Amino acid sequence: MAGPTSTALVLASASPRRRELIARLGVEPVRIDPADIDETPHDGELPRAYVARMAREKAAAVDGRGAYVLAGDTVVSAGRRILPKAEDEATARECLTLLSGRRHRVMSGIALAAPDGTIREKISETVVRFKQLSQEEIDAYIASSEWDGKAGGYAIQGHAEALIAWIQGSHSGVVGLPLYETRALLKAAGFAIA
Ligand SMILES: Cc1cn([C@H]2C[C@H](O)[C@@H](COP(=O)(O)OP(=O)(O)OP(=O)(O)O)O2)c(=O)[nH]c1=O
Repeated sequence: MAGPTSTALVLASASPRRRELIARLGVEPVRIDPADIDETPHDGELPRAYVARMAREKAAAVDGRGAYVLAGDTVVSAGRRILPKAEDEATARECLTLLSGRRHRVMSGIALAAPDGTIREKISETVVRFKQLSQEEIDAYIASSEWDGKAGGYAIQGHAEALIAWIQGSHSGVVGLPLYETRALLKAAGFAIA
């Protein structure tokens, strides 16, 4: 799709990580316009379906005014359970205790609304395993505050990576915007990108 709007992108996200990651694709959003939507999971909704729906709803909620709109959503899941976004110490501690020594999944949904209103989406899935965490390690991580506002109570882009024994999938997807999938989505939708 050619035209004057084909390189203009609105980032529908309040996340500074998503802004940094999109910059690595050489894309500078014309506007940052976080979507304000209800993020409550439906009864029995599985993590994959949930992140796809969240990304789609965020992209649809923002008026691109002729530009593309990109949105994302990241969840950490253990089994069928979606872990909360840690907003306090007790929640972060519960998440780390649950994640200690076992594999979990991080799913990042991304959705792109084209200027014609068409919405495309992709999901990135990464498996992560923390080492068995001692009480001292959990205490030290809690003291760092790096868990604040993060899905599943940790941020791989900080000290937590030193506690992660193994990862399979997309590092940028865990941080919040899977670069491989994002580039592919932009290209498929006709956005001018290298
Ligand atoms: C697991 C993990 C999550 N996170 C972050 C990414 C997301 O910002 C956050 C998950 O919350 P999201 O709801 O995906 O995003 P957000 O509320 O921060 O921003 P917006 O909805 O406006 O786009 O957790 C990390 O930064 N590092 C990690 O390792």
